[in-house]
Amino acid sequence: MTSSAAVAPGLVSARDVSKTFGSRKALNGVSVEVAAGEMVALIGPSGSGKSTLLRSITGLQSIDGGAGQIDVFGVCVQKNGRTTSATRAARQKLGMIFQQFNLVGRLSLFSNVMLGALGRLPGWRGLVGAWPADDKARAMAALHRVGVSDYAAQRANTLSGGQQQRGAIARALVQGARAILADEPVASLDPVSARKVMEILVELNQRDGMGVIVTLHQVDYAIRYCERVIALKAGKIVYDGPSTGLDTKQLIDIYGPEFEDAFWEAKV
Ligand SMILES: Nc1ncnc2c1ncn2[C@@H]1O[C@H](COP(=O)(O)OP(=O)(O)OP(=O)(O)O)[C@@H](O)[C@H]1O
Repeated sequence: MTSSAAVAPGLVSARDVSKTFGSRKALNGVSVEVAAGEMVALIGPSGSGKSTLLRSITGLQSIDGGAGQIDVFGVCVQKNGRTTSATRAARQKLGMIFQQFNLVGRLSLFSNVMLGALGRLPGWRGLVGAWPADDKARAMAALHRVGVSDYAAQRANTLSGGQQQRGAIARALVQGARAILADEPVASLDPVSARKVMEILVELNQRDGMGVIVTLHQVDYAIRYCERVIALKAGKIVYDGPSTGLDTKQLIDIYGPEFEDAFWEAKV
């Protein structure tokens, strides 16, 4: 008798994905598989296509027509150059974290985190702030989890960058995200706050099994916090493997002879 155990769908399955802006190919035939519980760093020089790949996975941006296809948790979200009817539902499972935090500045941190629940509530409840008690409890638990519950009542635009970014992660937790897609989440932070944010992402990955895909300018952070690294250069994948396998030759291939500029703290 043969075993036919079902294989759980991965976080992302992208096949032959291209994206052209005018005459520039931001992505050029990219294929990548990321398993549901993986933590992956996307690295590469400025303009190599990291954000474009992340935005394509979330369906915030359509890919070129042709053979390219992207599946998220086993559901097709991009095909024939268009997002699909399933894209919105798939996006609900993805918590997006951005360099500039994307909190509503005049709202409290708590209200910002509650916005993560909006997708699961009838519109009027969120609009009038009639949040169910268990959602409020989830929001406080999420803020506690990322270490900023003391600031729940404070307006977001009066918080430090690190506190805001932790709030953005809490919002993703309240949203019920199964994975986090973070686009340069530490680029605007000081090293202490940056390390804290990376440690939270690692913890969510290791303890909760959340998938994490994070674009990073800092190669040392990619190596320190992520087991797998995918490097893009001019819209193509030029490295996909263990972060420990990134040697000087590979780094020169990716970044050129000035590769040490891509280390933030110190070359490891
Ligand atoms: N909306 C857009 N319109 C035109 N060109 C774009 C657009 N978005 C991205 N590009 C171009 O696509 C290429 C890849 O950009 P992308 O932002 O994905 O790179 P990146 O690797 O994330 O860069 P960075 O590290 O500087 O953020 C760049 O040449 C960029 O100028």
